[in-house]
Amino acid sequence: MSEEANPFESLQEQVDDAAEFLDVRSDLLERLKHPERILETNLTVEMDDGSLEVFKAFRSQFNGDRGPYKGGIRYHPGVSRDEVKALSGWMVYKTAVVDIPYGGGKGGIVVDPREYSDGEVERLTRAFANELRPIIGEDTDIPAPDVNTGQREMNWIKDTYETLENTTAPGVITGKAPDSGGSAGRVEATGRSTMLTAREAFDYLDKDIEGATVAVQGYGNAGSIAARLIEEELGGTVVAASDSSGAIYNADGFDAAAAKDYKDETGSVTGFSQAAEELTNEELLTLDVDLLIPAALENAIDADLAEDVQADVVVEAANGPITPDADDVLTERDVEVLPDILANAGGVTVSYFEWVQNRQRFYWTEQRVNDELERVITEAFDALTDAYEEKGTPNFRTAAYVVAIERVVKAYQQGGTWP
Ligand SMILES: NC(=O)C1=CN([C@@H]2O[C@H](COP(=O)(O)OP(=O)(O)OC[C@H]3O[C@@H](n4cnc5c(N)ncnc54)[C@H](OP(=O)(O)O)[C@@H]3O)[C@@H](O)[C@H]2O)C=CC1
Ligand SMILES: O=C(O)CCC(=O)C(=O)O
Repeated sequence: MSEEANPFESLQEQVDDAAEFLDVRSDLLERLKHPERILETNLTVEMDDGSLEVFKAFRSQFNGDRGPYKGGIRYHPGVSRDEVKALSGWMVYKTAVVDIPYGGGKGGIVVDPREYSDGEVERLTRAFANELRPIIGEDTDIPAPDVNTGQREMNWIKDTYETLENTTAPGVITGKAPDSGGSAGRVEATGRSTMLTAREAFDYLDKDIEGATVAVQGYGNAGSIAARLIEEELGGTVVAASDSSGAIYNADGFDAAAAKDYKDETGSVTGFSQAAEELTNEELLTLDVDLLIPAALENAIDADLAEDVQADVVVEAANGPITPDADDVLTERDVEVLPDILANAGGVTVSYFEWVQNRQRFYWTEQRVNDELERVITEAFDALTDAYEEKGTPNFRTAAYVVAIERVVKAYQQGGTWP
C-alpha cells in the first residue's frame, strides 16, 4: 500500500494537471485551489442517557463564482477539514462541468451515525442546522445528502432552518422527501448519471455495454442504484458488489435489486444467497470485469492497486476514489476512467431541478426529471470528449477539468473582479 493520499492535495493536483492545457494566470489558478471560507464548529448534543457529547463539524464554501455554494453533508468518522475542503472543491468543478448555475460547497460531521439512536442523530442534525443557519440559504449555500445522510436528515435541516427564520424556504436544502418538497428522481439521480456515463463511454469507446460484466464497490445510494440501472436499462451483468463488511461475487451475475433488498434487511451484501463466493474489497477492485464502479469513499484505488486493476473502464460514482498517482498508472495502462465530476453529477443536477421546482412551487414528473438529467449528462459528456480530442489531454479527467475551469474562470472574469 502506498501512503494514503490527502484528498485536498489530490484536488489541487487535478486542477494543476488541467491548467497545463489552459491559459490561466498562476495567481488566478491559486484562487481555484483554495476554499473561500470554512466553518468549523463543535456541536454539543444531549445523549439519550442525559449526558452530553461534542462532535466536530465543518462546512466549506469553496467557490461561488457561478452561483450559490452547493454540495452534500457527510456523516462519517473519517470526515476531516481537508476531506471537506476537497469535496467542496470537487463540487465547484462538478457543477461547472454539467453547467448548472452553482458554485461548490460541502459539509460533514465526524460521527458514525450507526452508533447513535434516531433521537440522538436528530438532535445532532438540528444542532448542525442551527450552526449552519447564518451561512446557508436558498440563494447562498444549499446543502444536500452525502454518505450516511438522506431524506430524513434533509427534512430535519429544512425544518430547523424554517423554524429559526420564521419562513418557508424549501430550496434551502435538496434531497428532501417528496412530501417535504423533494424532487421525483433525486434518490436515483446519482446512480442514474453513473449509468448514463457508462452508456455514453462504452458507446464512445466502441464497446458493448449489453452483457458487460460490472463490479461495484460500495452498495449504498450511488452504488446500488447504478448497479440496478445498468442491469435493468443497459443489460449489463452485475457480478460483484461490496460494502464496508466485504464483497460478494458470482461470475454469472446476480439480481442487483435483490442484493440491495438483502443488504437493507441484514445490513450487508455479504451472505447474499445469489453470491457464489465472498471476496475482500481489494479483490473486487482487481476483478477482470468490463466495468468497475467505485462507489464508496476516496482513495479506494492507489498507485499500487492500480497496477492490478483489470477492468477496461472505470466509472467513478464515488468522489475521489482514485488517487492522482493511481490515475497516472491507469492512464499508462490504457484503463479508461470516467471521472466523478461527470459520472456522479446526477445527484447535484437533480438537486438543481429540485431547487428550481421549490422556487417555482411547481413540481415535475419523474419522467421529466429523468429526461432533463439525460440531456445534461450527455451534453456534458460531449463537451468532455470534445476537450479530450481538441486539447489532447491524457485522460478524460483532465478533459473534464479543462471544461470546468474554463467556465469558472469565465464567470469570475465577467464579474469584473479580474481583468
Ligand atoms: N448520495 C449522493 O447523492 C451522492 C453521493 N456521491 C458519492 O458517492 C459515494 C457514496 O455515497 P452514497 O452512496 O451516498 O453513500 P451511502 O452511505 O449511501 O453508501 C456508501 C457505501 O459505501 C460503503 N463503504 C464505506 N466504506 C467502504 C469501504 N471501505 N469499502 C467498501 N465499501 C465501503 C458503505 O458500506 P456500509 O453500508 O457497510 O456502510 C455503503 O454501502 C461517496 O463518495 C459520495 O460522496 C456523489 C454524488 C452524490
Ligand atoms: O445534491 C447535491 O447538491 C450535492 C451532492 C453531492 O454532495 C455530490 O455530488 O458529491
